[in-house]
Amino acid sequence: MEVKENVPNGELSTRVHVLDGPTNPMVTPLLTDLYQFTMAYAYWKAGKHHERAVFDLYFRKNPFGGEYTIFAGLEECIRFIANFKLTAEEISFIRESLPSSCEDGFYDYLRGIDCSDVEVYSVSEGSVVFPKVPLLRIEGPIAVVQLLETPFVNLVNYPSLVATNAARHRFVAGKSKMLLEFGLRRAQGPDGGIGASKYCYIGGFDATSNVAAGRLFGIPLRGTHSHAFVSSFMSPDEIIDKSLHSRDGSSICEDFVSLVQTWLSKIQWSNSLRGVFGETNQSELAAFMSYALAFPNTFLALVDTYDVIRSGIPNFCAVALALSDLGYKAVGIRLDSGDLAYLSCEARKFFLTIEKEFGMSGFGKMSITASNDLNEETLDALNKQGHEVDAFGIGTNLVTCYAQAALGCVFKLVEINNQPRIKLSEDVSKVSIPCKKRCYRLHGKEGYPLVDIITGEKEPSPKVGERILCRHPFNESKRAYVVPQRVEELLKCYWPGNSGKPREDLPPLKEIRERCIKQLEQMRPDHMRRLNPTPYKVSVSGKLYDFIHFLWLNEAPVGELQ
Ligand SMILES: Nc1ncnc2c1ncn2[C@@H]1O[C@H](COP(=O)(O)OP(=O)(O)OP(=O)(O)O)[C@@H](O)[C@H]1O
Ligand SMILES: O=P(O)(O)OC[C@H]1O[C@H](OP(=O)(O)OP(=O)(O)O)[C@H](O)[C@@H]1O
Ligand SMILES: O=C(O)c1cccnc1
Ligand SMILES: [Mg+2]
Repeated sequence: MEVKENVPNGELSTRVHVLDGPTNPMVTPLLTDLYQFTMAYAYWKAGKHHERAVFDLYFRKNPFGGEYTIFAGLEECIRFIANFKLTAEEISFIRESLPSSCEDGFYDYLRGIDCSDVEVYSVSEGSVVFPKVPLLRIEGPIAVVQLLETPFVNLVNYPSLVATNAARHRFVAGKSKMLLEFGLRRAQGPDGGIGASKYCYIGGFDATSNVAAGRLFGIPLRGTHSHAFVSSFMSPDEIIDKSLHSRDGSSICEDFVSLVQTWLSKIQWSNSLRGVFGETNQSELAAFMSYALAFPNTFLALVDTYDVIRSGIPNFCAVALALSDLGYKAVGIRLDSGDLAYLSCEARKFFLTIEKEFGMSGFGKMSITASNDLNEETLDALNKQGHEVDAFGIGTNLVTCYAQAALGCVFKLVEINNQPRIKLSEDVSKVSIPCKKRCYRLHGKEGYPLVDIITGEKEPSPKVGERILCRHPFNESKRAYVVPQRVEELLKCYWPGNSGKPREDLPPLKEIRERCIKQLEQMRPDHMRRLNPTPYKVSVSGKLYDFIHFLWLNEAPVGELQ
């Protein structure tokens, strides 16, 4: 790829810029299944290895019982092929792993291969996508493209699954809530953790607790503190340096601990809160005071270590009010157990009472974060019950994709040497759509996407205002005419190889996330609902329909009845 960049003397220079390799250094040409190398050898032995092949990468069913999927993982695929080259050590290992009868010429061939003769067309990362529509179309010498099958499927599968999971959590939580990804400790290993943070951000999360992901991808970092911090304190006597400067630096409070204690008794004996709580836990109070002394500008306390209503919330409020005396604004609390709907409502009431009782304008709006085994269902239940949570911290269920373990992407040969190929199956949903194809999204009058249509590569593209027949690929009776108001070509050239075609830029993560959020907003609501969503239509042109069925009949042997 060529990029212009500013050089120190102010002139523009052009230099060849090499795309960085995959984020995970384990992603090498050996990160594939053995059978890709055995097939590559057999292609080579048959003298077929240079034959030009076209493969489609797609999935057959949307995950999580939904009717949409978010496509993610493209950038890593492109970085992988941009740097695809087998080292001498890797080739020696393949030689050791294949039978000794394999001829030396094959290893000479492997030494020379890269992806300069491969072309990759892809849907843009962060797009809303549907079953059967190719997400990527990969064309090149068959032996090389065959080697890409496993890594490409691997690089797309989990990212798309977890981005979809994140988008679904966002859908239930609503636009206005802050969503924090807290899954690193429970993710499937380091790559699962890093991937989850990146792709949950694409799917609509706001921030992650994963520091490495923050550094690698510039994702906003957020966090609170754990129960360990609270239980590590025994009493306020442990606090040695009790002084705190006021926010504007104009004064100093020499004994912040006493200031907090004074506020605690004011709350306890106030008209509206008298009798609501007695003695609060003093070790918890010590922890909160210490945290506030360390972070006076961003004080947030985990309030459920001992008792949320009788200890955590009053203790938090006393510290927040003392901070307020010094010009600081506390951020809020986190709840990590119990009935999150009930406790959040009780906390809100408490904050509003403080606001009223002490004339503390804005105190009622204190932020409430909730965590603890959250998932789509619990978010939905909280919504139905009514809650006062502003931010959700979600880990295990989100990043492990507990509700569905894999997306099930496949990589199928659709053409070789300009000859269309088909994979038949007893199960119609598993029959592949042959030919090198183009894909379009047709938008209707109301602006919603209506249908995706797949056509042969050489067919004229659908035109705005022109009626086009859209057919179900396998079901003869399902067809519809569409007059598109907007036609969007889905597969774009992200890796032209040496074809000389222009190449789409790989956008920054934030742009991918914005695309995802925008596309989700544009979907017709009935495709998005959680219960019995309407399937989005995926179709083929009349010409492609006829061809699929011609090839099907041609390739399927006629049975004999005995
Ligand atoms: N109001 C609510 N409606 C539905 N589910 C809720 C509600 N509040 C919390 N939950 C969920 O109920 C489950 C409570 O789990 P569990 O009983 O194991 O935790 P806990 O006892 O509250 O806390 P912990 O054991 O972590 O100290 C969690 O999955 C949580 O997300
Ligand atoms: O529940 P998740 O959705 O995975 O979110 C992350 C969890 O990780 C943290 O504690 P951890 O679970 O390690 O300890 P805990 O079970 O005592 O809360 C945090 O307090 C959350 O509970
Ligand atoms: O910052 C937090 O509150 C956090 C981070 C990771 C896991 N649980 C909580
Ligand atoms: Mg937990």
